[in-house]
Amino acid sequence: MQSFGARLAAEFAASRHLCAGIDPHAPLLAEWGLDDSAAGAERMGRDVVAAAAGVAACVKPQISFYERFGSAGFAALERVLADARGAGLLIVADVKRGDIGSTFAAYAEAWLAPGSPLEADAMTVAPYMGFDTLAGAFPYVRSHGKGLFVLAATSNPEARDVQTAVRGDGQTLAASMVASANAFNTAEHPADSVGSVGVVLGATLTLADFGIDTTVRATPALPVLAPGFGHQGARIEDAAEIFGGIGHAVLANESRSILSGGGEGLAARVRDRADRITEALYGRS
Ligand SMILES: O=c1ccn([C@@H]2O[C@H](COP(=O)(O)O)[C@@H](O)[C@H]2O)c(=O)[nH]1
Repeated sequence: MQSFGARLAAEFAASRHLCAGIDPHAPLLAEWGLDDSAAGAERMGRDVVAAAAGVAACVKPQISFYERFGSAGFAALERVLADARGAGLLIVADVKRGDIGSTFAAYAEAWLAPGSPLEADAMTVAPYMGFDTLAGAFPYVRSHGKGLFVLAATSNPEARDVQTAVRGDGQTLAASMVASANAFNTAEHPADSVGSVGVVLGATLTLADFGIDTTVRATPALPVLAPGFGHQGARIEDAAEIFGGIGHAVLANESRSILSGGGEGLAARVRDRADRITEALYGRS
């Protein structure tokens, strides 16, 4: 069983760093001529998967947009996930789960257990009940090729107060999440590999303000899921400057900026963003 980090490394080796967001907002569904319903969200999700296959490293369904339709939304999402698996795309379920350890373990089972109806390759997790509450996901990471993206420095402005707060040991909360993810990867993976536990770092931020040193290249490499490009204002062309020495393991997410403009032209927009992130990180497309 390949680790999630090894599967990410294969995407990076193919110069694929785009994470295509699947966020069926009601106004976007209207723009696409789709109903604001589970069926509409399913259509949009499956179209994004088709456009991203072979072009993006992963897709990131934002679960809230399916959850709002209850059981019909989850059934629609299951079909989107099945398409993505069939297309060979990595799936990052953006669920931002966190709870006491025993409850979190059930979330991990829902999103990471092989054969689960909602099985993804990785999930976003909220560590602010304590990094160790995430331990229930580690068996899936160790033995089933799954990954985690831990919220460290998020792209939204409201998070700054919490995530820049300084702990007793002098680390910001954001930096401590980066350190914990690195510690897990160091213990589990060879130094020259890509880790399976990554972090979420917003592309909208000056990471130094959060106590995060982007000049230090972690070994194993630390995967970075980077939302904030496009609609939230960060420019994909600036990715190398924003992420510096950790840019080689960045997954650049764009959601609304790819989805805006209707279903026609979607494939061209996905290709354009994929080329632009490759150009930004490697100086070529
Ligand atoms: O810090 C974070 C963590 C997650 N997100 C999610 O990413 C997408 C961004 O959508 P855009 O339309 O490209 O702005 C969305 O699903 C967020 O929930 C984030 O923005 N910031």
